[in-house]
Amino acid sequence: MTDEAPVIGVLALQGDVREHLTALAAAGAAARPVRRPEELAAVDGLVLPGGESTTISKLAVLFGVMEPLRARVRAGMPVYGTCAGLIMLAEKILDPRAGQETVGGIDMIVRRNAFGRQNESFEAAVEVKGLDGGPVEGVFIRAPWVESVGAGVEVLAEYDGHVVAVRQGNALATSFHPELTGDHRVHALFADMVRTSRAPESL
Ligand SMILES: NC(=O)CC[C@H](N)C(=O)O
Repeated sequence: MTDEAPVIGVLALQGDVREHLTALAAAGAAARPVRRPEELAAVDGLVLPGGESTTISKLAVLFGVMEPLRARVRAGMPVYGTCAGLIMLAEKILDPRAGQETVGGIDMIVRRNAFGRQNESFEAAVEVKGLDGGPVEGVFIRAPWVESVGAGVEVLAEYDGHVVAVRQGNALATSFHPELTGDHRVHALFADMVRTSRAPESL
């Protein structure tokens, strides 16, 4: 049944997991934390939260979910990364920490902590392509930006001349944190991506 709530996991190794679970539930998804490969296998889509991308990367390897996660993303599972999660979806990090790995999935190069010390945390109105109802309140916290994208990547938003939201196929990523604002439109967009990707099997 296509009207059943999509099951969307939040990678719960480190970061702002609870806020994403709340935002996903508000957007009509059945949301649950994911730490282990068995839990990953049971979801239709996954959010990679904000936090510290090096820590998330190391814990993902330790918990044995890094490889299964790469395999599912390659196979087309819808995935949405915010901030550190955006970094996790990059094919390449310009300034990785030692031992930092990514899942990949979006053909982009990202710069960590890109907005610099003077501007570590700030909020700005961001117009996101495909979202009705005006700009979102972009909350940026030691945020990365997207330095460059490959031909298959759609740029959904820019701030101050820098790319801060992208989509490639079933992978969506934002430098900012919609889960902290009470505006659930980006999570609703992602929930729709998950519903759409499930549809053929459930017809
Ligand atoms: N709010 C965030 O997720 C910050 C990301 C963090 N600066 C990193 O490099 O992982």
